[in-house]
Amino acid sequence: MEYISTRGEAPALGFRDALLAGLARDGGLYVPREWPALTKRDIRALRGKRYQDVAFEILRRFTGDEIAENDLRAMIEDAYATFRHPAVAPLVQTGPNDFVLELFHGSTLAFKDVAMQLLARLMDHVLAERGERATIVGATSGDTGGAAIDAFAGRDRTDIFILFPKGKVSPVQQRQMTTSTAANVHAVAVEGNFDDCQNLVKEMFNDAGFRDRVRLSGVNSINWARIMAQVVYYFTAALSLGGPDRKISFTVPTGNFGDIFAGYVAKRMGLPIERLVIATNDNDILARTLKTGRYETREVKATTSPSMDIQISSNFERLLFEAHGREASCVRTAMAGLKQSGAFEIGPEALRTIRREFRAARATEKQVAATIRETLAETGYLLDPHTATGVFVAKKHAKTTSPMVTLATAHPAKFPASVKSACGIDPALPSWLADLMNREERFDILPAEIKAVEKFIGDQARAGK
Ligand SMILES: Cc1ncc(COP(=O)(O)O)c(C=O)c1O
Ligand SMILES: N[C@@H](CCOP(=O)(O)O)C(=O)O
Repeated sequence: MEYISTRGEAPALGFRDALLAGLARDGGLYVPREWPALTKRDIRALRGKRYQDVAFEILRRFTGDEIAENDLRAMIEDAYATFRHPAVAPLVQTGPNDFVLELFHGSTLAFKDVAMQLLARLMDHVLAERGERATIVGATSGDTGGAAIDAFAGRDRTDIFILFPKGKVSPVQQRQMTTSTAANVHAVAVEGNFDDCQNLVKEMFNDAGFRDRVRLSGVNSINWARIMAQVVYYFTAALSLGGPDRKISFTVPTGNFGDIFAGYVAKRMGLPIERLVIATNDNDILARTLKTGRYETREVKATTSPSMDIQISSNFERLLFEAHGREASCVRTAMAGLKQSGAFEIGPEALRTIRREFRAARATEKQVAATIRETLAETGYLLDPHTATGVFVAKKHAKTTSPMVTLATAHPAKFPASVKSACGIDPALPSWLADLMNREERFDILPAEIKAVEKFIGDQARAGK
């Protein structure tokens, strides 16, 4: 399996190099040269299998012969042994045709654990094979950071630097990043918003000298391996509901577009999906883009679903590449427009393709709070604000005849203040995190300036020294 850049000007790489590269050298994102295909028969053969076994069958198609099958199996087993639910990603029915897919049973209570636990093991494996070290950088609006720190803490071959927007993540999210005692972990509060953090990460990747000096690698969903691991739960959810002999729809609380892009990949691989619905909070750039054909950034608003307070939705670039028939020059033009003026237009044909595959709608802050309250009253089920965004959009904007699965991307205990204000319940953290808020914090504060961030990382990274 070869991986190519969405901007068409970086060398194609094999799986291991794409994994360590993170972002392509031309600023693009890696995607497989072609989508692996599963027939309905192949998919039926996965029925009744454990999550780990389905994962192996899906992931081996992306890793090819670059990761030995026994090693891949062992890493999958080890990664998902960290989950607190035997099904890894259980489905819960909340209405006659409505389900939530609980993706928050990993150590940091967010869907990010699903991919991150595997990514850390894959990276360690490849680095050990090569006798190398890497410096991992990541930008977070709250959840990626905690999940990455948990997955990489104490790993000898990597130092990890997580940039989070100062004062703009929930107190639980912040503590999950700042209370690690591992020497290879560095949490950095950046004076800016998530988009500033993400831009800093991309700038570091685009600075070839710095990138090579510290052997930079990334754990955001710009890294293909993140997306690949997230494809698996679309298959397990569909299989539980009668797929592939019945179509299933999914609504996904969306920010950086990684999670829903994994659903698109599952569909390209042959999973019968009727509808993929993008749910946004007040930061509704994706809903506006699908409506108008113009991708136009605005000021980021702080919401009760802070992990989705995003304007520059990285993985939308992967979708643009697809919608333009994999014509990289169209992606380069759009991304140049985004850099220069914060906006770009999508041509009519590409827009038609995108609208054929996706629907999109927004939930306002009031609607999110009301959804938490009403879902609790009607079903006894407690939603976090991100999942509530999805549930609202699924109910109001996405009537389907197929079963509708909303991805439950975080546990309500990560956002206790917003949940309590919506419905009066103060959700408790699980036992392994019960003392989280009393643990000592350790983090640095930096301005959103590339020179300051590169110096901070360059001084402490062990790779390349
Ligand atoms: C809880 C939660 N829900 C939804 C999202 C949005 O996911 P994505 O960025 O893959 O679109 C995030 C952040 O990524 C998140 O942390
Ligand atoms: N919502 C994310 C933002 C980063 O997304 P990623 O999936 O690209 O890592 C977060 O919680 O950090």
